[in-house]
Amino acid sequence: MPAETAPVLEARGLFAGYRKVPCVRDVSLDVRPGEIVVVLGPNGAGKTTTLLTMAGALPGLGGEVLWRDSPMKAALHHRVRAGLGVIPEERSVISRLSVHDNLRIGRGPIEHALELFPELRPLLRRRAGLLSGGEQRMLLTARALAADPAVLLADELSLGLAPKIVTRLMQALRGAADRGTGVLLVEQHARQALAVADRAYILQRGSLVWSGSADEARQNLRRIERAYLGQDVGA
Ligand SMILES: Nc1ncnc2c1ncn2[C@@H]1O[C@H](COP(=O)(O)OP(=O)(O)OP(=O)(O)O)[C@@H](O)[C@H]1O
Repeated sequence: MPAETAPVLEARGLFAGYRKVPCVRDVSLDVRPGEIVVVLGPNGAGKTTTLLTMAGALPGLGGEVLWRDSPMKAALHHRVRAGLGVIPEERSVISRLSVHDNLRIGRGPIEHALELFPELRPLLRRRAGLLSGGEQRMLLTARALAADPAVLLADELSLGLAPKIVTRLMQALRGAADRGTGVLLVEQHARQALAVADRAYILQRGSLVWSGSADEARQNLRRIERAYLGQDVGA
């Protein structure tokens, strides 16, 4: 992991929330090219709010978001053009369009998307709304990664999916990071995200309570799950 490179996206003392009430307080975190950073935390910790604010989809309430060291003020679509990819938590395929047409509205070449996820090739003519949850997540991930984004923000990519598909998606993120994308991944379930991540942050009730290398997090996973994630995984 190229730890010496400068962050491509950074939150500095960020306050974020809804209707001027912060539910994320004083959060500082950064993503560098070529690394996967995972933000963990229990339900309601503020992970999605942090991600949406860093994406520019929600206005910040204090602190700043920096894009390559400059305050990021442009609208979300300008940020996307500048190299920001976002996979939001809710399913955002266009159900009535085919897989092919969903890929076509992305910013990257369809062929590149299909090289990343050959599983989608036989599904190209199917309406996206008929895909399984896992296939829809593959479609969204393929579409986002085909554009070779400088930064990819992904929210709960693994939500409700079988472990095999989660592993497949995580490997695709790892591949993108190895090609230079900085990946910020929000996850409630730590294990599979940490398997591919370089660094981790833990949010609890809107504040950062832990940060470190993914190695360190993997080595202390049970303690972290019990202490911070509200998951008693047994002895
Ligand atoms: N649109 C909204 N309007 C008002 N409050 C919201 C809104 N979305 C989320 N919240 C509140 O903000 C807080 C943080 O929510 P957020 O979705 O960021 O947490 P999270 O860590 O992503 O949780 P989860 O894993 O359940 O998605 C919660 O108290 C939540 O109820």
